Amino acid sequence: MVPRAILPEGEAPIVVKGLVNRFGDFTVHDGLDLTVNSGEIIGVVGGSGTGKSVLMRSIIGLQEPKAGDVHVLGREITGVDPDENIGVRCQWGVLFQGGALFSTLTVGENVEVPLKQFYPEIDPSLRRDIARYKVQMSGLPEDAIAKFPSELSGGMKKRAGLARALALDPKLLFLDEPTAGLDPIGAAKFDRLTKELKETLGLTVFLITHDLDTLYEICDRVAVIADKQVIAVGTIPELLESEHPWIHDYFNGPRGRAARDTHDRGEMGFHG
Ligand SMILES: Nc1ncnc2c1ncn2[C@@H]1O[C@H](COP(=O)(O)OP(=O)(O)OP(=O)(O)O)[C@@H](O)[C@H]1O
Repeated sequence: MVPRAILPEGEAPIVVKGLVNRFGDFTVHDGLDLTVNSGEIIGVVGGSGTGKSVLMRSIIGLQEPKAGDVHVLGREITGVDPDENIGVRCQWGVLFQGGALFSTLTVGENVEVPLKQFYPEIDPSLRRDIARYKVQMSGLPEDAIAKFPSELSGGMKKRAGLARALALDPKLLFLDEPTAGLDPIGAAKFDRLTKELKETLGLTVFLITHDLDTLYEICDRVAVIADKQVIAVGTIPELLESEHPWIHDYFNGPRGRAARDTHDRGEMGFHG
């Protein structure tokens, strides 16, 4: 059995300090700091190519930064062999852009992959039961478990990816643009599911998004990446006070205003 890392009392579950990421001559992050608090949904926004996905990859150990420290659940991630961090890695679930499902496996088999990887001792029939439960939790119909990714709609693929991300009962959930490509009703339902899961499972959620409705509806705080750093972190009312041009234009442009109006009128699909 994998010994699961336990967050030391009073520590934040994700702490990034002085992060530097560079590809050739191109610097993506230059001294980026970010602290994610327990039990919050933090929305991560920024223009295209500002390094949101690279930040997520650095936090989950898929990108080795040039400098800086990343601590997850109190454990150092940067420069540490992934095998040594197995007790942390089994505590996060990741929904990559597009779902990243294995195309030759059914939905159920996809969900079983992390269970097999981290808990090979689990009995196959129990593993199948756990996978079925996670598929249900993700709001997929029961028959989806036997389907291949090619047989699923875009929204169903995201839910299947979410089911796999939840397979190990994680404390942390990473979502990379979960509502991209979904119609507005599907996106609102996915947002509601994310919020419900956060509340019922006590998750901390790191959510990369371009979707202003998502920010307004479910994010406790928003971190803004620009100029190779996190230039601001706060609630939306706090960010609305910002004079930084990108933040100002983002929240006060036509889409930002539309999302705010919709939120103020309580019109998003949070009613069933
Ligand atoms: N493995 C890599 N090799 C070279 N360049 C990379 C690599 N990964 C990312 N980059 C570059 O780093 C920059 C940041 O990429 P990233 O995917 O993090 O952006 P993003 O903010 O998530 O963008 P988007 O909102 O468009 O998804 C981009 O210019 C990208 O081309």
